[in-house]
Amino acid sequence: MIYTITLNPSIDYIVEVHDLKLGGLNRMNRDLKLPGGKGINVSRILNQLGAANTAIGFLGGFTGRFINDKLQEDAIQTDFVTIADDTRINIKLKHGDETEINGLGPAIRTEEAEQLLNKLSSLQKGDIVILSGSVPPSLGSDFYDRLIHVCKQTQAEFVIDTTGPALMEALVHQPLLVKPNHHELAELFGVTIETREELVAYGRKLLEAGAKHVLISMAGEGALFITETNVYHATVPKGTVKNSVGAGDSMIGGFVGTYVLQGDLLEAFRAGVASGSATAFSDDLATREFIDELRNQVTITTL
Ligand SMILES: Nc1ncnc2c1ncn2[C@@H]1O[C@H](COP(=O)(O)OP(=O)(O)OP(=O)(O)O)[C@@H](O)[C@H]1O
Ligand SMILES: O=P(O)(O)OC[C@@]1(O)O[C@H](CO)[C@@H](O)[C@@H]1O
Repeated sequence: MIYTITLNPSIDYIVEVHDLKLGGLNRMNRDLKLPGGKGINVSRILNQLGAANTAIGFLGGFTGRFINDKLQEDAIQTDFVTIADDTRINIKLKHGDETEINGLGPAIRTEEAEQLLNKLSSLQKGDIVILSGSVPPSLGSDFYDRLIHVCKQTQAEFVIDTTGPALMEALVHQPLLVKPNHHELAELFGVTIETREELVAYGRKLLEAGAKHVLISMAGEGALFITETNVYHATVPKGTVKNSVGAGDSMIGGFVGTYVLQGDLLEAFRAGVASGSATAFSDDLATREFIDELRNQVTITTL
């Protein structure tokens, strides 16, 4: 079974304003409320692909109920801890450009955090746990460490999509997959990366530090996949970008879902890229039909 863990879910409130005036009254041209948070996005893509999964994390208040209802409507299996505080609302402002204003996240009580850790004690060998997104400040910065510890104890594999020190510290525990984008990879090592060769070299450092597989996304400029023995490059499909929110999560969902369903790493890479692009070219996250349509527009070469 695949489990996605979203410690800090959100309602993504997508607001379109054509001619934004800071300091003035603006009227929306369009708005949309979506269940969000990185792990939840991964679950929604896994669900599109028909990969059985359970979305776990913390949900509370009217915002939490909205998210839960939306996931139920899509028949996504959930097992969230109900918290006393309200789940956050993240604003995604489209004004020609995309400006994001993400909430810090709710207060999580100690007993609520313990409930989540207890849920994971039934993990078993063969399970894959996807840890994605920010950690609400009240949980403490070591919470991913605690979750990884449970994964190791139960012999479940884990995928981690985070940045900075939390990602570096996770590597020693041998994540099945990490997926920095090219900017995050450069920041991680405090360097400027100019060439593909440099990207590969820094990607390999993540493998050397413990990651089993490394995906490096470069938005519209392709993606790299690094394994112990090979380095692959994928082209991305061409299209009009409508929304980049969730493209990275879709890539992880497409990769892990296809890996579990087909057991083939290159098909997983192809599906990951197709899923990321299908989301980038959609208002909401990608649909199965669109992902399938884009799969054969992805060309993979061995470097
Ligand atoms: N302009 C684009 N054209 C085609 N595909 C895109 C574009 N932007 C993103 N994608 C697709 O989405 C994948 C992930 O994109 P990106 O590198 O922006 O990840 P990210 O920074 O983690 O995303 P996010 O915006 O969700 O944080 C890419 O590998 C690609 O498949
Ligand atoms: O604040 P975090 O947890 O880092 O990111 C949260 C978020 O921006 O990530 C998703 C897109 O990847 C959105 O659904 C959500 O609003």
